[in-house]
Amino acid sequence: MSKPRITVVGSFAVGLTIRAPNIPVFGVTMLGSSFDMGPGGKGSNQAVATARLGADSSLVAIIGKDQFADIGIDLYKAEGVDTAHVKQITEKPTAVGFIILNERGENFIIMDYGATNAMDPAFVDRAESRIRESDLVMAVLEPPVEVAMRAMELGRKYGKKTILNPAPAAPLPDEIFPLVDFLTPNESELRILLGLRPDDPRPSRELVDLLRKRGAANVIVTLGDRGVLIVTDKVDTTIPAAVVDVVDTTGAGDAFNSGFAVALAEGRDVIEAARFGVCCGALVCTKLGVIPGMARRAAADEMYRTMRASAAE
Ligand SMILES: Nc1ncnc2c1ncn2[C@@H]1O[C@H](COP(=O)(O)OP(=O)(O)OP(=O)(O)O)[C@@H](O)[C@H]1O
Repeated sequence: MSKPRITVVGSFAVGLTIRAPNIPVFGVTMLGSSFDMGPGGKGSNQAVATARLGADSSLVAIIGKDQFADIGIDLYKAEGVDTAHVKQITEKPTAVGFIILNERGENFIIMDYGATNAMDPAFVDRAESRIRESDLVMAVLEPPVEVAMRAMELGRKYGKKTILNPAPAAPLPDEIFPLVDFLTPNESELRILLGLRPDDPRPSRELVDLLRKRGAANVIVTLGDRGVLIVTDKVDTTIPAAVVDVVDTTGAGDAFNSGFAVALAEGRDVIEAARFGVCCGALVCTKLGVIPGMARRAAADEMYRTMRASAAE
């Protein structure tokens, strides 16, 4: 089988993480430990993860021309991600996230999207020929919403499969929904998309109906360690999460979306594609860090075979 071609319209950011006994208060200098710096950004994570799963994967993003940008470029070279549509600009810095983790594992994050904010629909248009040659287009909401909108429009124009991972959640214009084959929020993103509080107590299944009334045809809600909820005209089901020894759940959403996208681009149906995504979501939880945890194809295939066999019993 030839490699599925996937185009991810998203972002790259460097995460700067430091552990501290507490979240600092104004005016106090605190001693931290275990400083760590590494590549992130949802679009970037998904481009790497889909490439690792065997896709011909291309990232559409804008980064700075600085040392942080080099971290991304080196990563794409090592992982075989196509960078023909990764543009470097000098006017804005590469996106960064400052993350403070306290002893309870709670975090405090400040992001500067930097060069990612320079993305606009015209920039996505420059990737039109790549989208025309792709099997599937996936977008996230770190770049401005109009960017995701154009990615979905171009995907639709050429009859490609389209996935919108609405993360981080932002208000969406209703016109985007008919362009999206699969909308893949997590539970809090689902609520924010509906203008609700992230902790609204209503069951997610009930809220999916509200989103579908707004025009979202096929919705897959990731439910953390409870798996995924799939609602389409023909399917209304939950696939349980795979049981693994969890080390770090960061990046589970990116891993799920990547596995789902690759399987869908290969022609699997929504349930089997989601099952493959669930395996990738579980595998990333077994390692510390997002990029180190993104599954290789053989490991994802092995877990998928086991899950499929037990689902058939
Ligand atoms: N503890 C876990 N054990 C097994 N699988 C998990 C676990 N947490 C997440 N997953 C898998 O990964 C998928 C995505 O996870 P989740 O719903 O937490 O996404 P998310 O909130 O977007 O994650 P993040 O923001 O950390 O990337 C889930 O649907 C599930 O299949």
